[in-house]
Amino acid sequence: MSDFTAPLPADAATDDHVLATWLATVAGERLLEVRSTSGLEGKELKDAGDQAAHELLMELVAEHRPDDAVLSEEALETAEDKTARLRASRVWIIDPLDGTREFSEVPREDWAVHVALWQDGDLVAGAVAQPALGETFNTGTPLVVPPSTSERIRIAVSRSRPPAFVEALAKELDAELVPMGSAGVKVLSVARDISDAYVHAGGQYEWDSAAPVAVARAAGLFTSRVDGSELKYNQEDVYLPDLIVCRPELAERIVAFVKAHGTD
Ligand SMILES: Nc1ncnc2c1ncn2[C@@H]1O[C@H](COP(=O)(O)O)[C@@H](OP(=O)(O)O)[C@H]1O
Ligand SMILES: [Mg+2]
Repeated sequence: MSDFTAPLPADAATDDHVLATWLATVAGERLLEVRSTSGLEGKELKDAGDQAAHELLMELVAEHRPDDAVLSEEALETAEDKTARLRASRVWIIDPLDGTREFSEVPREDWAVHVALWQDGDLVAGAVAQPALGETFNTGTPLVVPPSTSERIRIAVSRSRPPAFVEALAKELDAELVPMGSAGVKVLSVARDISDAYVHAGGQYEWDSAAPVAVARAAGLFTSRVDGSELKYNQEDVYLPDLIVCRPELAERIVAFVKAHGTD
């Protein structure tokens, strides 16, 4: 494929960070094109975006890493696919369009493309493109998290379905809530000093958090399940309903609050 604005870097052949970054970037370009030229709206625009980014990413991963398995939000996984994925040493975990709702609300910027690589038990590379910003955050060039510029703690939450327990947590920490779309955008908001923590429970899948968590870890942020346990990827059941991503100094208080009060 040669019709991308972002050319394929030569070292993408051997460097998974570089390939992840390029994949997320070109899928983001494709989404911007669908958004601006398809003439579609609402559900049709969401479906067209999901499909276009998914098909492109499946094709490009098959071309550039033909021996690896893929877990994508938009792929229907057969029993055979699952067996192969669980036996594979390398699995690309992909959300072709995260924040689908916000993608369809032009000109919102809070939607993303997630591309992560899991290898032998852990996330080893990842990239989160925020195409409307022209940025792809990645594990190859880790973000340097600046000191917080806010006196009050800021907690990123879903703008369409903020979990009730996060409102209680905010009260406890005297924090403010910062609503936005997309799990990737919320995770990156912590690294970019737009928020200080992203705390979620109640439902999500591995593809919603894999790439953002890889990028957050590379930037030195704390990541875990809400009970403080490890986030595990490439599991048989890919439902991964909760997570915390925060500045390391906030982790203990957030985990302690959830342990004491739960998430219901
Ligand atoms: N309770 C829930 N159950 C399942 N998925 C959820 C969820 N809450 C959030 N998500 C998923 O997490 C992503 C971010 O959601 P939000 O913007 O509300 O925080 C969305 O991904 P998609 O856009 O890829 O579907 C959404 O589907
Ligand atoms: Mg998602």
